[in-house]
Amino acid sequence: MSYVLDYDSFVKKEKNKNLEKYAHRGTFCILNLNMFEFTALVFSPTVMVVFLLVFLVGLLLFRVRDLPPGPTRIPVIGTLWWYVLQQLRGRRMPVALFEESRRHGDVQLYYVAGNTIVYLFGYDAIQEAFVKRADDFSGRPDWLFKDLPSHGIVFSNGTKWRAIRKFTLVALRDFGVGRTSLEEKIMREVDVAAELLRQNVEQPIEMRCIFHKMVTNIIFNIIFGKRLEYDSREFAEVSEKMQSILTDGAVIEPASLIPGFVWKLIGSDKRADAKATQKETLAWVFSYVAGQIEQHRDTFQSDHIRDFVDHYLLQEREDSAAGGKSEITKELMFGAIIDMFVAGTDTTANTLNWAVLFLQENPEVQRQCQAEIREKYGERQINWSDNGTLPYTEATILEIQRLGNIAEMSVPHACVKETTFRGYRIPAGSLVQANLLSSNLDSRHWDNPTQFCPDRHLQNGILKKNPAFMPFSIGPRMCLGTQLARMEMFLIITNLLQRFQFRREHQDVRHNLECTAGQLTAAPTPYHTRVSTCDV
Ligand code: HEM
Repeated sequence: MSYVLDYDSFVKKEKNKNLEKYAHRGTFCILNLNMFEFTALVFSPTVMVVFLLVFLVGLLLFRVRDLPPGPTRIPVIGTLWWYVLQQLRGRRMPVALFEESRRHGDVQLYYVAGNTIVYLFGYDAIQEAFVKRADDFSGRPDWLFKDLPSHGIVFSNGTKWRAIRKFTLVALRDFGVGRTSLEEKIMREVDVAAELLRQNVEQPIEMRCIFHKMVTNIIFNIIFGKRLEYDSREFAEVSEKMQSILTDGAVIEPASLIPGFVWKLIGSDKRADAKATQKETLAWVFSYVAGQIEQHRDTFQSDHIRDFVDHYLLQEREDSAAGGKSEITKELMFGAIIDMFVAGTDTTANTLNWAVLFLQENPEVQRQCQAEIREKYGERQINWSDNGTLPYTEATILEIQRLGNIAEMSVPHACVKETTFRGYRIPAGSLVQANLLSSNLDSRHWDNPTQFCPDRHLQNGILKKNPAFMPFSIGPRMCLGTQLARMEMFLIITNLLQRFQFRREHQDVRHNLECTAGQLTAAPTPYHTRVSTCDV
Protein backbone atom coordinates (compact mmCIF):
# COMPACT_ATOMS: atom_id res chain seq x y z
CA MET A 1 0.00 0.00 0.00
CA SER A 2 1.34 3.42 -0.97
CA TYR A 3 0.48 6.57 0.98
CA VAL A 4 1.00 9.35 -1.56
CA LEU A 5 -1.47 12.13 -0.89
CA ASP A 6 -2.63 14.14 -3.92
CA TYR A 7 -4.10 16.88 -1.80
CA ASP A 8 -4.91 19.38 -4.60
CA SER A 9 -7.02 17.02 -6.58
CA PHE A 10 -8.71 15.87 -3.39
CA VAL A 11 -9.77 19.42 -2.55
CA LYS A 12 -10.91 20.08 -6.15
CA LYS A 13 -12.99 16.96 -6.27
CA GLU A 14 -14.42 17.69 -2.87
CA LYS A 15 -15.58 21.02 -4.14
CA ASN A 16 -17.24 19.36 -7.10
CA LYS A 17 -19.11 17.11 -4.71
CA ASN A 18 -18.00 14.22 -6.87
CA LEU A 19 -17.26 11.96 -3.98
CA GLU A 20 -18.83 8.80 -5.26
CA LYS A 21 -16.26 8.39 -7.98
CA TYR A 22 -13.51 8.37 -5.41
CA ALA A 23 -15.35 6.04 -3.20
CA HIS A 24 -14.71 3.31 -5.72
CA ARG A 25 -11.32 4.20 -7.16
CA GLY A 26 -8.53 5.12 -4.74
CA THR A 27 -6.18 6.91 -7.18
CA PHE A 28 -6.64 10.40 -5.75
CA CYS A 29 -5.36 10.51 -2.18
CA ILE A 30 -4.24 7.32 -0.67
CA LEU A 31 -3.67 4.66 -3.20
CA ASN A 32 -5.83 1.66 -2.82
CA LEU A 33 -8.11 3.33 -0.26
CA ASN A 34 -11.55 4.47 -1.06
CA MET A 35 -13.17 7.47 0.59
CA PHE A 36 -14.75 5.53 3.42
CA GLU A 37 -11.55 3.65 4.16
CA PHE A 38 -9.63 6.94 4.10
CA THR A 39 -12.08 8.59 6.51
CA ALA A 40 -11.98 5.56 8.78
CA LEU A 41 -8.19 5.66 8.79
CA VAL A 42 -8.01 9.38 9.55
CA PHE A 43 -10.42 9.03 12.44
CA SER A 44 -8.95 5.81 13.77
CA PRO A 45 -7.89 6.11 17.44
CA THR A 46 -4.23 5.30 16.67
CA VAL A 47 -3.87 8.02 14.07
CA MET A 48 -5.70 10.52 16.26
CA VAL A 49 -3.40 9.78 19.18
CA VAL A 50 -0.36 10.19 16.91
CA PHE A 51 -1.70 13.51 15.61
CA LEU A 52 -2.42 14.68 19.14
CA LEU A 53 1.06 13.73 20.32
CA VAL A 54 2.71 15.51 17.38
CA PHE A 55 0.57 18.55 18.10
CA LEU A 56 1.44 18.53 21.84
CA VAL A 57 5.17 18.00 21.23
CA GLY A 58 5.09 20.85 18.70
CA LEU A 59 3.29 23.05 21.20
CA LEU A 60 5.74 22.10 23.94
CA LEU A 61 8.76 22.81 21.73
CA PHE A 62 7.23 26.14 20.81
CA ARG A 63 6.52 26.92 24.50
CA VAL A 64 9.96 25.90 25.86
CA ARG A 65 11.89 27.58 23.05
CA ASP A 66 11.55 30.99 24.69
CA LEU A 67 12.28 29.85 28.27
CA PRO A 68 15.62 30.70 29.90
CA PRO A 69 18.49 28.23 29.42
CA GLY A 70 19.75 25.87 32.11
CA PRO A 71 20.87 22.26 32.59
CA THR A 72 19.16 19.72 30.31
CA ARG A 73 15.55 19.12 31.30
CA ILE A 74 14.55 15.47 31.17
CA PRO A 75 10.81 14.68 30.78
CA VAL A 76 9.21 14.03 34.21
CA ILE A 77 12.54 14.36 36.07
CA GLY A 78 13.21 17.92 34.94
CA THR A 79 16.54 19.10 36.35
CA LEU A 80 16.25 17.04 39.54
CA TRP A 81 19.25 15.04 38.29
CA TRP A 82 21.36 18.20 38.48
CA TYR A 83 20.52 18.83 42.17
CA VAL A 84 21.17 15.17 43.01
CA LEU A 85 24.50 15.28 41.16
CA GLN A 86 25.65 18.35 43.11
CA GLN A 87 24.59 16.67 46.36
CA LEU A 88 26.54 13.53 45.48
CA ARG A 89 29.58 15.65 44.62
CA GLY A 90 29.25 17.37 48.00
CA ARG A 91 28.83 20.77 46.33
CA ARG A 92 26.95 23.59 48.00
CA MET A 93 24.02 24.63 45.78
CA PRO A 94 24.63 28.42 45.68
CA VAL A 95 28.24 27.90 44.60
CA ALA A 96 27.36 25.18 42.06
CA LEU A 97 24.62 27.42 40.64
CA PHE A 98 26.99 30.37 40.39
CA GLU A 99 29.38 28.20 38.38
CA GLU A 100 26.55 27.17 36.05
CA SER A 101 25.96 30.86 35.31
CA ARG A 102 29.30 30.92 33.45
CA ARG A 103 27.82 28.36 31.06
CA HIS A 104 24.16 29.38 30.87
CA GLY A 105 24.19 33.10 31.63
CA ASP A 106 22.52 35.37 34.17
CA VAL A 107 18.98 33.97 33.90
CA GLN A 108 18.59 30.21 34.25
CA LEU A 109 15.70 27.82 34.42
CA TYR A 110 15.37 24.62 36.46
CA TYR A 111 12.46 22.22 36.93
CA VAL A 112 11.82 20.30 40.13
CA ALA A 113 8.71 18.26 40.89
CA GLY A 114 6.77 20.04 38.13
CA ASN A 115 7.73 23.50 39.38
CA THR A 116 9.63 26.12 37.43
CA ILE A 117 12.56 27.73 39.21
CA VAL A 118 14.35 30.73 37.74
CA TYR A 119 17.72 31.77 39.18
CA LEU A 120 19.18 35.23 38.66
CA PHE A 121 22.89 35.98 38.70
CA GLY A 122 25.01 39.12 38.91
CA TYR A 123 24.10 42.64 39.97
CA ASP A 124 22.49 43.73 36.68
CA ALA A 125 19.95 40.91 36.31
CA ILE A 126 19.03 40.93 40.03
CA GLN A 127 18.60 44.69 40.08
CA GLU A 128 16.51 44.62 36.89
CA ALA A 129 14.16 41.99 38.32
CA PHE A 130 13.89 42.99 41.99
CA VAL A 131 13.96 46.79 41.58
CA LYS A 132 13.00 47.84 38.04
CA ARG A 133 10.48 45.01 37.64
CA ALA A 134 9.56 44.78 41.34
CA ASP A 135 5.82 44.54 40.60
CA ASP A 136 6.38 41.30 38.69
CA PHE A 137 9.01 39.70 40.93
CA SER A 138 8.22 40.63 44.55
CA GLY A 139 5.75 37.86 45.36
CA ARG A 140 6.54 34.78 47.42
CA PRO A 141 5.68 31.30 46.07
CA ASP A 142 2.71 30.27 48.25
CA TRP A 143 2.94 26.69 47.03
CA LEU A 144 6.45 26.35 48.47
CA PHE A 145 5.37 27.54 51.90
CA LYS A 146 2.04 25.72 52.09
CA ASP A 147 3.20 23.44 54.93
CA LEU A 148 4.19 26.35 57.16
CA PRO A 149 1.64 26.85 59.94
CA SER A 150 2.01 30.62 59.88
CA HIS A 151 2.82 33.24 57.29
CA GLY A 152 4.35 36.31 58.92
CA ILE A 153 6.45 38.77 56.93
CA VAL A 154 8.77 36.51 54.99
CA PHE A 155 6.12 34.17 53.60
CA SER A 156 3.08 36.36 53.06
CA ASN A 157 1.91 38.19 49.96
CA GLY A 158 -0.24 41.14 48.90
CA THR A 159 -2.09 43.30 51.43
CA LYS A 160 -1.28 40.98 54.35
CA TRP A 161 2.44 41.28 53.63
CA ARG A 162 2.30 45.07 53.23
CA ALA A 163 0.38 45.45 56.51
CA ILE A 164 2.64 43.24 58.64
CA ARG A 165 5.85 44.60 57.07
CA LYS A 166 4.77 48.18 57.79
CA PHE A 167 3.62 47.29 61.31
CA THR A 168 6.94 45.59 62.12
CA LEU A 169 9.04 48.43 60.69
CA VAL A 170 7.10 51.00 62.72
CA ALA A 171 7.39 48.88 65.87
CA LEU A 172 11.15 48.38 65.37
CA ARG A 173 11.56 52.11 64.88
CA ASP A 174 9.56 52.82 68.04
CA PHE A 175 11.65 50.34 69.97
CA GLY A 176 14.76 52.12 69.04
CA VAL A 177 16.35 50.95 65.78
CA GLY A 178 18.79 53.82 65.40
CA ARG A 179 17.98 55.14 68.91
CA THR A 180 19.54 54.98 72.35
CA SER A 181 16.97 52.59 73.87
CA LEU A 182 18.07 49.84 71.52
CA GLU A 183 21.70 50.86 71.86
CA GLU A 184 21.45 50.15 75.58
CA LYS A 185 20.09 46.66 74.87
CA ILE A 186 22.94 45.92 72.46
CA MET A 187 25.62 47.35 74.77
CA ARG A 188 24.30 45.25 77.65
CA GLU A 189 25.08 42.15 75.57
CA VAL A 190 28.50 43.54 74.60
CA ASP A 191 29.34 43.98 78.28
CA VAL A 192 28.20 40.45 79.18
CA ALA A 193 30.22 39.02 76.26
CA ALA A 194 33.27 41.09 77.21
CA GLU A 195 33.12 39.65 80.71
CA LEU A 196 32.96 36.13 79.28
CA LEU A 197 35.98 36.85 77.07
CA ARG A 198 37.96 38.26 79.98
CA GLN A 199 37.35 35.04 81.88
CA ASN A 200 38.71 33.08 78.92
CA VAL A 201 41.71 35.16 77.91
CA GLU A 202 44.24 33.08 75.90
CA GLN A 203 41.95 30.02 75.96
CA PRO A 204 40.77 28.63 72.61
CA ILE A 205 37.10 29.67 72.43
CA GLU A 206 34.32 29.51 69.84
CA MET A 207 33.03 33.03 69.23
CA ARG A 208 30.13 31.55 67.25
CA CYS A 209 28.33 30.49 70.45
CA ILE A 210 28.85 33.84 72.17
CA PHE A 211 27.58 35.83 69.16
CA HIS A 212 24.56 33.60 68.86
CA LYS A 213 23.63 34.25 72.47
CA MET A 214 24.13 38.00 72.10
CA VAL A 215 21.91 38.48 69.06
CA THR A 216 19.25 36.04 70.26
CA ASN A 217 18.97 38.06 73.46
CA ILE A 218 18.79 41.37 71.55
CA ILE A 219 15.83 40.13 69.46
CA PHE A 220 14.26 38.53 72.54
CA ASN A 221 14.53 41.85 74.37
CA ILE A 222 12.99 43.82 71.48
CA ILE A 223 10.08 41.39 71.23
CA PHE A 224 9.39 40.39 74.83
CA GLY A 225 10.96 43.32 76.71
CA LYS A 226 13.45 41.39 78.83
CA ARG A 227 16.76 39.63 78.50
CA LEU A 228 17.49 36.07 79.56
CA GLU A 229 20.58 34.83 81.39
CA TYR A 230 22.80 32.89 78.97
CA ASP A 231 23.00 29.89 81.28
CA SER A 232 19.26 29.72 82.01
CA ARG A 233 17.22 26.74 80.84
CA GLU A 234 14.72 29.03 79.12
CA PHE A 235 17.46 30.70 77.09
CA ALA A 236 18.93 27.36 76.04
CA GLU A 237 15.51 26.12 74.90
CA VAL A 238 14.52 29.28 72.97
CA SER A 239 17.91 29.47 71.35
CA GLU A 240 18.00 25.81 70.35
CA LYS A 241 14.48 25.82 68.88
CA MET A 242 15.01 28.98 66.86
CA GLN A 243 18.30 27.64 65.57
CA SER A 244 16.80 24.34 64.53
CA ILE A 245 13.99 26.01 62.54
CA LEU A 246 16.68 27.37 60.30
CA THR A 247 19.18 24.56 60.13
CA ASP A 248 16.90 21.50 60.15
CA GLY A 249 14.01 22.78 58.16
CA ALA A 250 15.42 24.51 55.15
CA VAL A 251 11.78 24.54 53.96
CA ILE A 252 12.31 27.77 52.10
CA GLU A 253 14.79 26.53 49.57
CA PRO A 254 13.82 24.87 46.30
CA ALA A 255 15.81 21.76 47.26
CA SER A 256 13.04 21.11 49.80
CA LEU A 257 10.84 20.20 46.82
CA ILE A 258 12.92 17.09 46.33
CA PRO A 259 11.00 14.17 47.88
CA GLY A 260 12.36 12.75 51.14
CA PHE A 261 12.98 9.29 49.63
CA VAL A 262 15.38 10.83 47.06
CA TRP A 263 17.43 12.37 49.89
CA LYS A 264 17.39 9.00 51.66
CA LEU A 265 18.50 7.24 48.47
CA ILE A 266 21.49 9.53 48.11
CA GLY A 267 22.39 9.12 51.76
CA SER A 268 21.18 12.47 53.07
CA ASP A 269 18.94 11.16 55.86
CA LYS A 270 19.25 14.39 57.82
CA ARG A 271 17.39 16.27 55.10
CA ALA A 272 14.78 13.55 54.84
CA ASP A 273 13.97 13.83 58.55
CA ALA A 274 14.16 17.61 58.57
CA LYS A 275 10.54 18.35 57.75
CA ALA A 276 9.23 16.17 60.58
CA THR A 277 11.61 17.74 63.11
CA GLN A 278 10.60 21.18 61.98
CA LYS A 279 6.91 20.60 62.61
CA GLU A 280 7.64 19.68 66.22
CA THR A 281 9.90 22.69 66.66
CA LEU A 282 7.34 25.10 65.26
CA ALA A 283 4.67 23.68 67.57
CA TRP A 284 6.98 24.38 70.54
CA VAL A 285 7.72 27.92 69.37
CA PHE A 286 4.03 28.66 68.85
CA SER A 287 3.02 27.62 72.31
CA TYR A 288 5.97 29.57 73.81
CA VAL A 289 4.99 32.79 71.96
CA ALA A 290 1.31 32.31 72.86
CA GLY A 291 2.31 32.04 76.55
CA GLN A 292 4.35 35.25 76.32
CA ILE A 293 1.44 37.13 74.70
CA GLU A 294 -0.93 36.03 77.47
CA GLN A 295 1.54 37.15 80.17
CA HIS A 296 1.78 40.54 78.43
CA ARG A 297 -2.01 40.86 78.28
CA ASP A 298 -2.20 40.57 82.09
CA THR A 299 0.20 43.47 82.68
CA PHE A 300 -0.53 45.62 79.62
CA GLN A 301 -0.79 49.42 80.03
CA SER A 302 -1.59 51.41 76.92
CA ASP A 303 0.50 54.39 78.06
CA HIS A 304 3.56 52.27 78.76
CA ILE A 305 4.48 50.24 75.69
CA ARG A 306 7.36 48.00 76.64
CA ASP A 307 8.10 45.92 73.56
CA PHE A 308 6.94 44.47 70.23
CA VAL A 309 4.22 42.32 71.85
CA ASP A 310 2.77 45.38 73.63
CA HIS A 311 2.78 47.18 70.31
CA TYR A 312 0.62 44.40 68.91
CA LEU A 313 -1.76 44.45 71.90
CA LEU A 314 -2.14 48.22 71.51
CA GLN A 315 -2.96 47.88 67.83
CA GLU A 316 -5.47 45.13 68.63
CA ARG A 317 -7.15 47.35 71.23
CA GLU A 318 -7.26 50.42 68.98
CA ASP A 319 -8.73 48.43 66.11
CA SER A 320 -11.41 46.90 68.29
CA ALA A 321 -12.28 50.33 69.82
CA ALA A 322 -12.71 51.67 66.28
CA GLY A 323 -15.10 48.78 65.65
CA GLY A 324 -12.93 47.33 62.92
CA LYS A 325 -11.14 44.07 62.51
CA SER A 326 -7.39 44.37 62.82
CA GLU A 327 -5.34 43.70 59.71
CA ILE A 328 -2.62 42.49 62.05
CA THR A 329 -4.13 39.21 63.11
CA LYS A 330 -2.72 37.06 65.89
CA GLU A 331 -1.59 34.60 63.24
CA LEU A 332 0.38 37.29 61.36
CA MET A 333 1.89 38.52 64.61
CA PHE A 334 3.06 34.98 65.51
CA GLY A 335 4.58 34.67 62.09
CA ALA A 336 6.34 38.03 62.38
CA ILE A 337 7.88 37.10 65.75
CA ILE A 338 9.17 33.80 64.42
CA ASP A 339 10.48 35.57 61.32
CA MET A 340 12.42 38.07 63.38
CA PHE A 341 14.05 35.31 65.42
CA VAL A 342 14.76 33.10 62.45
CA ALA A 343 15.79 35.82 60.00
CA GLY A 344 17.49 38.03 62.58
CA THR A 345 19.62 35.77 64.77
CA ASP A 346 21.53 33.30 62.64
CA THR A 347 22.21 35.90 59.95
CA THR A 348 23.70 38.49 62.29
CA ALA A 349 25.48 35.94 64.51
CA ASN A 350 27.12 34.31 61.50
CA THR A 351 28.22 37.67 60.10
CA LEU A 352 29.90 38.38 63.44
CA ASN A 353 31.41 34.91 63.35
CA TRP A 354 32.88 35.68 59.90
CA ALA A 355 34.07 39.03 61.26
CA VAL A 356 36.32 37.49 63.90
CA LEU A 357 37.57 34.91 61.42
CA PHE A 358 38.51 37.50 58.77
CA LEU A 359 40.11 39.70 61.43
CA GLN A 360 42.24 36.94 62.89
CA GLU A 361 43.24 35.78 59.40
CA ASN A 362 44.14 39.39 58.45
CA PRO A 363 45.91 40.73 61.54
CA GLU A 364 47.10 43.87 59.73
CA VAL A 365 43.48 44.86 58.95
CA GLN A 366 42.55 44.18 62.59
CA ARG A 367 45.44 46.34 63.78
CA GLN A 368 44.37 49.24 61.51
CA CYS A 369 40.78 49.09 62.78
CA GLN A 370 41.96 49.12 66.38
CA ALA A 371 44.33 52.01 65.69
CA GLU A 372 41.49 54.02 64.10
CA ILE A 373 39.13 53.33 67.03
CA ARG A 374 41.77 54.18 69.64
CA GLU A 375 42.87 57.31 67.83
CA LYS A 376 39.32 58.67 67.55
CA TYR A 377 37.75 57.54 70.80
CA GLY A 378 40.45 56.25 73.15
CA GLU A 379 38.71 54.12 75.74
CA ARG A 380 35.29 55.75 75.60
CA GLN A 381 32.43 53.47 74.49
CA ILE A 382 31.60 53.62 70.76
CA ASN A 383 27.97 54.71 70.22
CA TRP A 384 25.67 54.42 67.26
CA SER A 385 25.99 58.18 66.77
CA ASP A 386 29.69 57.52 65.98
CA ASN A 387 28.63 55.57 62.91
CA GLY A 388 30.16 57.29 59.88
CA THR A 389 33.26 58.47 61.75
CA LEU A 390 35.33 55.26 61.50
CA PRO A 391 35.71 54.79 57.73
CA TYR A 392 38.37 52.07 57.75
CA THR A 393 36.56 49.97 60.37
CA GLU A 394 33.23 50.46 58.61
CA ALA A 395 34.81 49.50 55.26
CA THR A 396 36.11 46.37 56.98
CA ILE A 397 32.59 45.49 58.15
CA LEU A 398 31.31 45.92 54.58
CA GLU A 399 34.08 43.69 53.26
CA ILE A 400 33.29 41.04 55.90
CA GLN A 401 29.67 41.05 54.75
CA ARG A 402 30.60 40.99 51.06
CA LEU A 403 32.99 38.04 51.32
CA GLY A 404 31.21 36.28 54.19
CA ASN A 405 28.12 36.08 52.01
CA ILE A 406 25.99 34.68 54.78
CA ALA A 407 22.84 34.91 52.62
CA GLU A 408 24.16 33.40 49.42
CA MET A 409 20.65 33.22 47.97
CA SER A 410 17.67 35.50 48.50
CA VAL A 411 14.57 33.97 50.03
CA PRO A 412 12.55 32.59 47.07
CA HIS A 413 10.46 35.20 45.27
CA ALA A 414 7.60 34.40 42.88
CA CYS A 415 6.79 35.78 39.47
CA VAL A 416 3.25 37.04 39.98
CA LYS A 417 2.17 36.87 36.33
CA GLU A 418 3.58 35.49 33.09
CA THR A 419 6.12 37.97 31.88
CA THR A 420 9.06 38.45 29.54
CA PHE A 421 12.41 39.12 31.16
CA ARG A 422 15.55 39.75 29.11
CA GLY A 423 13.83 38.13 26.13
CA TYR A 424 12.84 34.99 28.04
CA ARG A 425 9.33 33.96 28.97
CA ILE A 426 8.92 33.49 32.74
CA PRO A 427 5.75 31.50 33.50
CA ALA A 428 3.35 32.87 36.13
CA GLY A 429 4.02 31.42 39.59
CA SER A 430 7.67 30.54 38.82
CA LEU A 431 9.91 30.56 41.86
CA VAL A 432 12.53 33.26 41.29
CA GLN A 433 15.64 33.31 43.44
CA ALA A 434 18.60 35.69 43.31
CA ASN A 435 22.06 34.25 43.75
CA LEU A 436 23.32 37.13 45.94
CA LEU A 437 26.77 35.55 46.08
CA SER A 438 27.10 36.28 42.36
CA SER A 439 26.53 40.00 42.91
CA ASN A 440 28.89 40.24 45.89
CA LEU A 441 31.53 38.49 43.77
CA ASP A 442 30.52 39.94 40.38
CA SER A 443 33.78 40.56 38.52
CA ARG A 444 31.96 43.14 36.33
CA HIS A 445 31.59 45.29 39.47
CA TRP A 446 34.51 44.32 41.74
CA ASP A 447 38.26 44.03 41.04
CA ASN A 448 39.74 40.76 42.31
CA PRO A 449 36.38 39.90 43.90
CA THR A 450 37.61 36.96 45.96
CA GLN A 451 40.27 39.01 47.79
CA PHE A 452 39.63 40.40 51.26
CA CYS A 453 40.33 44.10 50.81
CA PRO A 454 38.49 46.72 52.95
CA ASP A 455 40.13 49.52 50.93
CA ARG A 456 37.87 48.74 47.96
CA HIS A 457 35.04 50.44 49.89
CA LEU A 458 37.01 53.67 50.37
CA GLN A 459 37.77 56.63 48.14
CA ASN A 460 40.04 59.35 49.50
CA GLY A 461 39.43 58.02 53.00
CA ILE A 462 35.62 58.23 52.63
CA LEU A 463 33.24 55.27 52.37
CA LYS A 464 32.02 54.73 48.82
CA LYS A 465 28.98 52.73 47.78
CA ASN A 466 29.12 49.94 45.23
CA PRO A 467 25.58 49.02 44.14
CA ALA A 468 26.62 45.38 43.63
CA PHE A 469 27.07 45.10 47.43
CA MET A 470 24.01 43.01 48.13
CA PRO A 471 24.09 41.06 51.42
CA PHE A 472 20.57 42.21 52.32
CA SER A 473 19.14 41.72 48.79
CA ILE A 474 17.38 44.68 47.13
CA GLY A 475 13.92 45.93 46.20
CA PRO A 476 10.68 45.85 48.21
CA ARG A 477 11.56 42.43 49.69
CA MET A 478 14.95 43.63 50.89
CA CYS A 479 15.81 42.54 54.43
CA LEU A 480 13.48 44.23 56.89
CA GLY A 481 16.13 44.09 59.62
CA THR A 482 18.87 45.87 57.62
CA GLN A 483 19.08 48.85 59.99
CA LEU A 484 18.94 46.71 63.11
CA ALA A 485 21.64 44.38 61.75
CA ARG A 486 23.89 47.33 60.80
CA MET A 487 23.52 48.79 64.25
CA GLU A 488 24.30 45.47 65.94
CA MET A 489 27.34 44.81 63.77
CA PHE A 490 28.76 48.29 64.21
CA LEU A 491 28.35 48.41 67.99
CA ILE A 492 29.46 44.84 68.65
CA ILE A 493 32.50 44.82 66.34
CA THR A 494 33.84 48.26 67.25
CA ASN A 495 33.36 47.87 71.01
CA LEU A 496 34.91 44.38 71.08
CA LEU A 497 37.84 45.47 68.89
CA GLN A 498 38.44 48.36 71.26
CA ARG A 499 38.83 45.93 74.15
CA PHE A 500 40.25 42.73 72.63
CA GLN A 501 42.59 41.25 70.09
CA PHE A 502 41.59 38.10 68.23
CA ARG A 503 44.20 35.52 67.17
CA ARG A 504 44.18 32.10 65.56
CA GLU A 505 44.24 29.13 67.91
CA HIS A 506 47.52 27.98 66.32
CA GLN A 507 49.39 30.87 64.82
CA ASP A 508 50.68 28.93 61.79
CA VAL A 509 47.43 27.11 60.91
CA ARG A 510 45.31 29.13 58.49
CA HIS A 511 41.55 28.63 58.24
CA ASN A 512 40.52 27.61 54.72
CA LEU A 513 37.55 30.05 54.81
CA GLU A 514 35.19 27.24 53.78
CA CYS A 515 31.51 27.21 54.80
CA THR A 516 29.64 24.53 56.66
CA ALA A 517 27.50 22.63 54.16
CA GLY A 518 23.74 22.25 54.33
CA GLN A 519 22.82 25.44 56.14
CA LEU A 520 20.64 28.20 54.85
CA THR A 521 23.05 30.83 56.04
CA ALA A 522 26.68 30.34 55.13
CA ALA A 523 28.60 29.90 58.38
CA PRO A 524 32.36 29.38 58.41
CA THR A 525 33.46 25.88 59.35
CA PRO A 526 33.98 25.92 63.14
CA TYR A 527 37.21 27.48 64.39
CA HIS A 528 38.70 28.63 67.66
CA THR A 529 40.01 32.01 68.68
CA ARG A 530 42.47 33.12 71.32
CA VAL A 531 41.54 36.44 72.83
CA SER A 532 43.85 38.87 74.56
CA THR A 533 43.07 42.28 76.00
CA CYS A 534 43.84 45.07 73.56
CA ASP A 535 47.13 46.94 73.91
CA VAL A 536 47.29 48.97 70.66
C1 HEM B 1 23.54 40.57 58.77
C2 HEM B 1 22.30 40.28 59.01
C3 HEM B 1 21.23 40.00 57.98
C4 HEM B 1 21.34 39.66 56.67
C5 HEM B 1 22.59 39.47 55.85
C6 HEM B 1 19.99 39.49 56.16
C7 HEM B 1 19.68 39.14 54.85
C8 HEM B 1 18.40 39.00 54.36
C9 HEM B 1 18.08 38.58 53.03
C10 HEM B 1 19.08 38.26 51.94
C11 HEM B 1 16.73 38.55 52.93
C12 HEM B 1 15.91 38.08 51.71
C13 HEM B 1 15.44 39.23 50.85
C14 HEM B 1 14.78 38.74 49.59
O1 HEM B 1 14.02 37.78 49.63
O2 HEM B 1 15.03 39.32 48.52
C15 HEM B 1 16.18 38.94 54.21
C16 HEM B 1 14.83 39.05 54.48
C17 HEM B 1 14.34 39.36 55.72
N1 HEM B 1 15.07 39.68 56.85
FE1 HEM B 1 17.07 39.81 56.99
N2 HEM B 1 19.10 39.74 57.17
C18 HEM B 1 19.82 40.07 58.30
C19 HEM B 1 19.31 40.42 59.53
C20 HEM B 1 17.98 40.53 59.84
C21 HEM B 1 17.45 40.94 61.12
C22 HEM B 1 18.28 41.37 62.32
C23 HEM B 1 16.10 40.85 61.05
C24 HEM B 1 15.14 41.13 62.18
C25 HEM B 1 14.30 41.99 62.24
C26 HEM B 1 15.77 40.41 59.69
C27 HEM B 1 14.50 40.22 59.19
C28 HEM B 1 14.19 39.90 57.88
C29 HEM B 1 12.83 39.74 57.39
C30 HEM B 1 11.56 39.88 58.23
C31 HEM B 1 12.93 39.43 56.03
C32 HEM B 1 11.77 39.19 55.06
C33 HEM B 1 11.41 40.49 54.35
C34 HEM B 1 10.18 40.37 53.45
O3 HEM B 1 9.88 39.29 52.95
O4 HEM B 1 9.51 41.39 53.25
N3 HEM B 1 16.93 40.23 59.00
N4 HEM B 1 17.22 39.21 55.07
